[in-house]
Amino acid sequence: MSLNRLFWLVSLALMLLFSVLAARIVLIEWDAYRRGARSVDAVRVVQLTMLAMEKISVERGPSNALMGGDPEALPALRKRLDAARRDSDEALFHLLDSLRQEVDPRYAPAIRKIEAVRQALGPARERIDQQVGLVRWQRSSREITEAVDGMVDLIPMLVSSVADLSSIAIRSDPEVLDGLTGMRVAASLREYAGQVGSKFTAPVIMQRPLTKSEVIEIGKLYGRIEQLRTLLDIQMRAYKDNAAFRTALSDLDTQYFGQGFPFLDGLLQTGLLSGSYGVSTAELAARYVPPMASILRLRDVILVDLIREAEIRHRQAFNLLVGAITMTLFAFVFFFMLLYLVRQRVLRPVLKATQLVVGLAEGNHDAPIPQARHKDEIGDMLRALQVLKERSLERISLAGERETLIGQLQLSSNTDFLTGVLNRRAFFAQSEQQLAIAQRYGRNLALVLLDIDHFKRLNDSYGHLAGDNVLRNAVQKIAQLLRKVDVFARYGGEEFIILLPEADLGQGVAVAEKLRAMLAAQAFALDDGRELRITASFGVSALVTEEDLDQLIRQADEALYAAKHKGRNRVERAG
Ligand SMILES: Nc1nc2c(ncn2[C@@H]2O[C@H](COP(=O)(O)OP(=O)(O)OP(=O)(O)O)[C@@H](O)[C@H]2O)c(=O)[nH]1
Repeated sequence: MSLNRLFWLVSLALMLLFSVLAARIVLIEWDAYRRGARSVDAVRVVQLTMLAMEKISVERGPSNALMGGDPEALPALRKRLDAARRDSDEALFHLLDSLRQEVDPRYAPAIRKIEAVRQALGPARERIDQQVGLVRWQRSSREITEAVDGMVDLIPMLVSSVADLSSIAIRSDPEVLDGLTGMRVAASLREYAGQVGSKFTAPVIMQRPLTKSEVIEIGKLYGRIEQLRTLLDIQMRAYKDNAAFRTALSDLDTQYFGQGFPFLDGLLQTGLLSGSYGVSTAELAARYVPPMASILRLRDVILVDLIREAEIRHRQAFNLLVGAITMTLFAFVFFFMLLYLVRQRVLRPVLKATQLVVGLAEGNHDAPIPQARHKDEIGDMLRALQVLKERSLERISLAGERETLIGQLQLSSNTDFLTGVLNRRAFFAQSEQQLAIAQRYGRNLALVLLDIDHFKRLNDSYGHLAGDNVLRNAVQKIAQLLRKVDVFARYGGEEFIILLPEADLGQGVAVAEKLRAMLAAQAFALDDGRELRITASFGVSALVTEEDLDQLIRQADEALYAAKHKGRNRVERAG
C-alpha cells in the first residue's frame, strides 16, 4: 500500500475515532446540563407544591377560628378566611399551571393528585361554611371534627405529590436528596403541628374534655412531631456548617418547641381533666399559629440553599458543556491542522524525495529538487538530495572526462605521433585479429612493406624538418588510396606496413604498384617553395598456408630488400 493511501486511511480512522469520542464527551456534558435544568425545574415545582400545602394548612387556622368564633369577631374572621382561601386557590392554580408546562410524562401522576385536591377543596370548604352558619347550640362535636378533618384529609395527596416530584428531582440530580428530604421533613412537621392544633378545635369550641380517641390521635401526632424533629438532626448533618440553617433550627426550637408546643401541651392537660380551656379557637390560633412560622422558615432556608446549589451545579454543567464543545471544536481544528502539516511538510516532501531518489538512481537529473523552506529534518533531506544530485552530476561529468581521456590515451598509445597512422604495436594488435579471421575462414590476406628511397639523402639535403613534412604528406596520400579495412601503420623510420584483408598476392602487388606510381608522380612542396620528389620500394607477401604475421613480414621484407637491391622505386613480391 502506498504511503499516501496509508496516510488517508489512518487519518480517516483517527477522524472517526476522534469524532465518536468527541460526540460522547459532548453528549455526556449535554446530558448533565439537561439533568441540571430538570432538577432545578423539579425542585421549583416541589417548592410550589409545598407552598400550596402550606396555604391549605394555613387556611385551616381561620376556618377553625370561624367555626368557634364569637359572633362579633365573625366579620373579621370571615375576611381572614376569604383571604386565606384566595391564597390557597392562587397557590394551587400557580402550581398546576407550572406543572402543565412540563412536557415530561413523569409529572402526570402529580398533576392528577393536585387536580383531585383542587376538586376536593370545594366540598371541604362547604362543610366548614355549613358549621359557621350554625348557631353554637346547633353544632355537634362530630360534625366540627369532620369539617376540620375534611381540610386535613387534603394534605396526604399533596404530600404524595411532593414525594413524586422529589423523586424526579433526585433522579435528575442525586445531590438534592438531603435538601429535599430536609424540606419534606420540615413540611411534614408543619403539617403535623397544624393537625395537632386542629385536634383542639372541636373541644375548644364545645369547651369539653378531650375524648379518648382524640387523646390517642393527639398522642400519635406528638410522637410524629418528636420523630420529625429528631429526623431533622439526622437528615441535615450536611447542613451543620450552614449558618442560616443553624439559626432557623434554633428559632424552631425556641419558638415552636419552646412556645407553641408547650402551649398546646397546657391545653392537653386541661382537655384531659376539665375541658375548660379558657381560650377561644381564635385565641388558640393567635397563640399557636405564629410559632409554627419558624417551621416554615426552616423549610425555606433549606429550599433557598437547595435551589442555589442546584442552580450552581446547573451553571457548572452549562460551563462544562460550553467548555467541552469549545475544546472539541479546537481539537478538531488542531487535528485538521496536524493532518495538513503532516501532509504538506512530511508526506508530500517524502513522496517527492522518493521520486527524486528513484529518478537519480535511474539517471534522471532533469527533475528540479524543491527548495527547502523549513529548518527541519525534511529541509535537511531536501538539501542533502540537492548535494546528492550535484555529486551525481559531478561523477557523471568526471566519468565522461575519464572516458574521453581514456579514448585519447588509447588513440595516442596506438598512433604514431608524427604521421597520425597506427604505430607498430597497434598494427600487430589489429593485424593478429585479421590474420586469425582470414585463417579461420580461409580468406586471402596480403601484406605490403614500403620504404622511402634514399631518405637519408633527403634529410641531409633539405633538413630533418623537411623530411618530417615529406613523411606526413606521403602518409596522407597513401592513406587516401587505401580501403577502410586496410591496416596502415608506420613500421619504423621511413618504413611503413600495410595489411590488406581479402587480398591475394596479386591484388597486394597491384595495390603496392598503385601506391608506388602515386608517390613517384607526386611533387612534395617545401616551406621555401621548392618542390621535391620521392620514390619508394615495396615488398609484398600474402597468406598461403598457415604463416604467422612474423613470417608474412619477413617474406615482405625480403621482397623489399630485393626491390632495393634491384634499383629501388619498384615492387617485388615474396617467393
Ligand atoms: N626526417 C626524418 N628522418 C628520419 C626519420 N626516421 C628515420 N629517418 C632517417 O631516415 C634515414 C634512413 O636512412 P637509411 O636507413 O640509411 O636508408 P636510405 O638513406 O633511405 O637508403 P635506402 O633505404 O637504402 O634507400 C636515416 O638518416 C634516418 O635518420 C624521421 O622520422 N624523420
